[in-house]
Amino acid sequence: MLSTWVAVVPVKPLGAAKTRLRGAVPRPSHPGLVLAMARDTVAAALACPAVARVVAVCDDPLVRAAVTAAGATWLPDTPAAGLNAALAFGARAAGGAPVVALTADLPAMRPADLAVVLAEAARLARRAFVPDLEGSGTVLLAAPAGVALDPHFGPGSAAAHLRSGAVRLDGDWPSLRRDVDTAADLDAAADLGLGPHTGEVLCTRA
Ligand SMILES: Nc1nc2c(ncn2[C@@H]2O[C@H](COP(=O)(O)OP(=O)(O)OP(=O)(O)O)[C@@H](O)[C@H]2O)c(=O)[nH]1
Ligand SMILES: C=C(OP(=O)(O)O)C(=O)O
Repeated sequence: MLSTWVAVVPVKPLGAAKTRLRGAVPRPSHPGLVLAMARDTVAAALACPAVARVVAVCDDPLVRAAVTAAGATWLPDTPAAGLNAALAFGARAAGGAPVVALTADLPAMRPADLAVVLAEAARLARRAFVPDLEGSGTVLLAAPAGVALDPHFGPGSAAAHLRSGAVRLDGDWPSLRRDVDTAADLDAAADLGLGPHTGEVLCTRA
């Protein structure tokens, strides 16, 4: 399999991220949990044979250091412009290579599931997205070489990506589709099998 995709992973500053998840682990560990999920997401993307490189779009120094140590690179966020601006910026920086955007809250993601999705997206040669397990959000948006990513993440993003002309990919990929917004999602991700960083943070849970 050719390693052609540039994975773009947006991460908010840790102190501001994943507000719906607060309390899932003892309070001082919340930023640690957000960072661990981002690290596991980045590591799984790096381990996918179809992914050439991973770029995090982030302003947090701890996130930048962690992704650099893992073998990824980072780009600065666009001040106050939000998630879609961050993704569009990261995608443009890929210089026309195929781009896959992944949210940074996929701590159960398996590289093999990502590889299957990217093979399908490459076969389609069109923008394509994978909804979260609930079906209303989006965990992955892919754009082939030379095609703008045109991200529409946010509430109701699955419908928005469909309206924008992207193909919906609805396969049986729970490890990829289990994004973690709430404590219940975290438990569900743990049942699927967490990456090592998130697993370690959960070990500290009372
Ligand atoms: N770089 C960057 N990443 C963002 C921004 N907003 C959200 N993200 C990231 O986008 C992904 C999906 O966002 P959400 O699941 O809504 O995460 P969130 O906003 O941290 O979570 P809540 O506070 O619970 O809404 C996560 O990886 C976030 O870190 C932003 O403005 N800039
Ligand atoms: C930003 C998104 O994530 P969530 O709905 O999980 O906040 C999205 O699904 O587009």
